[in-house]
Amino acid sequence: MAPPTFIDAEDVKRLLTMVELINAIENALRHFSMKEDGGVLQPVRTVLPVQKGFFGLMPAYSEKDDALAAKLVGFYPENKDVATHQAHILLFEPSNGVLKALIDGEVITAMRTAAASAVASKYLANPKSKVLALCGAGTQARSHYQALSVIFDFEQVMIWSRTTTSAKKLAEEIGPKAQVCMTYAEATKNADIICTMTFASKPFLKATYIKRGAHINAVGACRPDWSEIDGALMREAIVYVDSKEAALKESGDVIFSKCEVFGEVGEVVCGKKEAFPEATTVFKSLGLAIEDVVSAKLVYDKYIAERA
Ligand SMILES: NC(=O)C1=CN([C@@H]2O[C@H](COP(=O)(O)OP(=O)(O)OC[C@H]3O[C@@H](n4cnc5c(N)ncnc54)[C@H](O)[C@@H]3O)[C@@H](O)[C@H]2O)C=CC1
Ligand SMILES: O=C(O)C1=NCCCC1
Repeated sequence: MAPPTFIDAEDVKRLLTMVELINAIENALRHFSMKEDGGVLQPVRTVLPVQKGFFGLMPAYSEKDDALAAKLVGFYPENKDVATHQAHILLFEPSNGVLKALIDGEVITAMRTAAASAVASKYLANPKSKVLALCGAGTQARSHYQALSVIFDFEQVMIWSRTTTSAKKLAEEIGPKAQVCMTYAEATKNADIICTMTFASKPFLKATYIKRGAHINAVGACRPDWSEIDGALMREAIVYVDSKEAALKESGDVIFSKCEVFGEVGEVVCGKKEAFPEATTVFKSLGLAIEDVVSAKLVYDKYIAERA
């Protein structure tokens, strides 16, 4: 039997394009929210608190994609010399359980999370959105700028980060439309789309800091005792999630605020739930294993095709 293929971060970067990934993630979110008809099997992930970080086990199967995989992801907010997220994806042959590949998961985690926010924003934000606010200037901020720029034609990108140096670095990469902000309120006040992508454990984004009708992709705060978004804002906005079951177990933003969860983004994609582009909306993202499964399958199929 052939040994499993190893696909590293450089190959993932080379093989995966944001345009095709956004399409794949839109389908994955739709299949996930179709329940039995979607052919997705995915438990809420198991997360172990380990020393200064967390270790997540994320398996899923997609019948429609004929894909079975598990991501193992460590997230260590205090990491300095190595990335805060360490991720690996094991891709299996669904018919017999044989391990086909071990694939770098860091790049996939960065890209598929941003692709999910791009899908949510495509349905929930004002299609003429011109001002993007990035709160946080790390890996997710970079990939979110890239993914959202596939859908929207931004004129201004406002960046706030706890460390101004990282905001300045990102602004230089983005170019003249980027502006470094000293406070999060300055970054968010005129934004059409706001992405919160920090390791904050206490809420910082309040209703008074945003304009009516803004869409928020709330990407950080993936622990039940962490929040990025103020409770009043969560209750005022129309809140969508990737998985209702996961949000009620894992999201401090949802749990603390006791907000109503209006629906899953996948339910909007398949027409079961309405979108309100004029209203203030929040997409509370936690990250789904099925997003990793379809991304890993895309990468693997291309890698094998190159060598055929
Ligand atoms: N929803 C999802 O699917 C996923 C969510 N995430 C989450 O997104 C967030 C960002 O991830 P990455 O960009 O990969 O991390 P990163 O380590 O590259 O960047 C983190 C950013 O948060 C800032 N930060 C750190 N502690 C902070 C605090 N206490 N208050 C305010 N800002 C703080 C840092 O200065 C930096 O700008 C994390 O919370 C991460 O766990 C990450 C992957 C997937
Ligand atoms: O979905 C993921 O992958 C992650 N979600 C929350 C933070 C760690 C990684």
